[in-house]
Amino acid sequence: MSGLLTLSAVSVAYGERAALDAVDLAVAEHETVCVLGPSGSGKSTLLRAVAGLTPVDAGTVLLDGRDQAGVPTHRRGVGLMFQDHQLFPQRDVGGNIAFGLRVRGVARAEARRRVAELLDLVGLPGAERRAVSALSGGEQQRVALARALAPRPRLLMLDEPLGQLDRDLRERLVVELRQLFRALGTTVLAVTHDQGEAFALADRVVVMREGRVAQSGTPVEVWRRPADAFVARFLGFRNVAEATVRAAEPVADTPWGPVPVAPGTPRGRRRLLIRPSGVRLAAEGAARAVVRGRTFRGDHVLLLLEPERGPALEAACALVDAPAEGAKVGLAFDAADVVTLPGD
Ligand SMILES: Nc1ncnc2c1ncn2[C@@H]1O[C@H](COP(=O)(O)OP(=O)(O)OP(=O)(O)O)[C@@H](O)[C@H]1O
Repeated sequence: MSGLLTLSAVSVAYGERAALDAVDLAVAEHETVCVLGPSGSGKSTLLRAVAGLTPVDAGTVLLDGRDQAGVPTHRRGVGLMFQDHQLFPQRDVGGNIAFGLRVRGVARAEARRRVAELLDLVGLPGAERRAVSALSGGEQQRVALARALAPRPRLLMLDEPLGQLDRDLRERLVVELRQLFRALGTTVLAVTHDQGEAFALADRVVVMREGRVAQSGTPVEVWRRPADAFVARFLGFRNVAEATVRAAEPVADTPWGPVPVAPGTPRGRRRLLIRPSGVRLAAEGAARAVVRGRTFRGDHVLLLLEPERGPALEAACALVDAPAEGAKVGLAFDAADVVTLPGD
């Protein structure tokens, strides 16, 4: 795979405020990269900088090895599907998809053929003459996607592509999108604040924090080994606390009491993430807690526990074993589900 997009030390500031702060990022050809992060972390600014919609204050954006400084958006060969990119209400579906083709001087017959092909691809065969006002939210999203794909962009950029849709539809579309991008070999840079969407869509995820890249890796890598407490909390893990790893044995002292860690973990001040699956209910546990809440998650229950000492803990528990709210339980921790994170 060769690098299609390379950002080196890209910075963008709005007044005093850095929206992007020396960001390095590479996207290989045929790769789908999802940028994740809380609101205001710079995700949209990143896309806009790549598209040439926002000027870059420092650093370089290379597409196919060529510096894009001074290259206008319409000459960058990128396709955009933004949250606020509405379809043209006065044009029908075919007219919307053909728009970019006509602007580029593609002949009418060729454009018609291409529109039909794209409608097949996005699962709306024969919808050319339908009015966009008569489409559901999901159908509109598919048309917007077909419109972005029509000029065969070398890089497709999506900003919260499924943001407006309800959860069921999003989950379905995300699977379809992934299959579609695979089949077409499209290179994709997408932005979302929804981690489920990012993890389902991406070959690689990039987590942003305050204009910087906090972590980049495959979904599995990031999920298994969050780089720090910020990423862990952003992924929804609650069981994160200060800890001191002992010198003589693989144990960390935490607000919840001693917790086993992997042998060889360097001693000293750290933070610890205990996955919910690493908090076990045990009759004889050293720590004790009261069950304060239960959330059903399909094949297991997520328990919210109030320990005798330390902050609230989440524990994953098999459906049949789930204790009732108010029950008193003993706790034990599994080193295999404990991740040591850098201290402050
Ligand atoms: N046109 C602008 N003028 C001034 N400040 C801006 C402008 N656009 C963005 N910002 C600021 O830059 C920072 C990054 O914004 P950006 O929109 O890139 O974040 P984001 O991660 O995409 O957020 P969201 O998930 O809410 O869309 C924020 O602090 C934002 O307030």
